[in-house]
Amino acid sequence: MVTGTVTPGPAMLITSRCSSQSSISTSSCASSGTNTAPRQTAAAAEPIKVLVLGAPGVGKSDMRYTHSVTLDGARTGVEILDSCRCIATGCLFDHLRWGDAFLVVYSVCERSSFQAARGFLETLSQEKLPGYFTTVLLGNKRDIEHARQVDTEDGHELSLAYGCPFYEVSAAESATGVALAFHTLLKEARSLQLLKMLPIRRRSGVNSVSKVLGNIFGKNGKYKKKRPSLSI
Ligand SMILES: Nc1nc2c(ncn2[C@@H]2O[C@H](COP(=O)(O)OP(=O)(O)OP(=O)(O)O)[C@@H](O)[C@H]2O)c(=O)[nH]1
Repeated sequence: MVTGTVTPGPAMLITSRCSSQSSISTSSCASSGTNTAPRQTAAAAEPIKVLVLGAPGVGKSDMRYTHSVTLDGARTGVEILDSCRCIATGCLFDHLRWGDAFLVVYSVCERSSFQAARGFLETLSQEKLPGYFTTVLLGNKRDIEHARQVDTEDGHELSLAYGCPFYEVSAAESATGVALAFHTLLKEARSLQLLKMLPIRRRSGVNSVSKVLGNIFGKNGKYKKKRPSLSI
């Protein structure tokens, strides 16, 4: 079972990285920034690299997280990068290559941000497939119901079209929804990370999905499918 905790940070911890340099800073895109993010201690796995994507003003920077989570009882580093204004500065494609988990955010009060989210999902599938990556779609500002321009159903349909989980939240009202969405993203990213680490080695005797399942659930040898016989 996967257990995890995601702790909203007390301060702005979404990082910005405006070029493909290796240093991660807590600075904004405009400044050069020093590397003030907590260094990853000797963790077993690579940190999960999360890119937060969304049109300006959707509330991305209200989503703050510490840079470490516990998944499966193990501490896992997380690097979070706000796409910020990097679409304009041209770093977006570097960032897409950098990330392995993507939080695509729109505002339910702004139709154009929803279209932008659709664009990000499309770009992601063009840039990242057939590689491993994971995405969660997040509709923010659900607290401003009277100004809603995007139905919940629209968000749901979009998520189905791109095969990703979908949440509607209010980052301003409560951190819980955002934390839940983030946790979903990290769990999936961690599973993909483990999958990628598996050695690709063909072992004789285990050569089909059903055989592997049979081994796991102990059916091999106990259940023999009888083929219908036409002989009389
Ligand atoms: N009502 C409401 N306002 C929110 C919510 N989340 C963020 N905001 C507000 O929306 C405005 C924009 O939020 P930001 O976090 O600056 O948005 P951003 O996506 O980081 O914008 P850029 O930095 O321009 O990319 C701020 O005034 C936030 O306080 C929310 O859930 N509900």
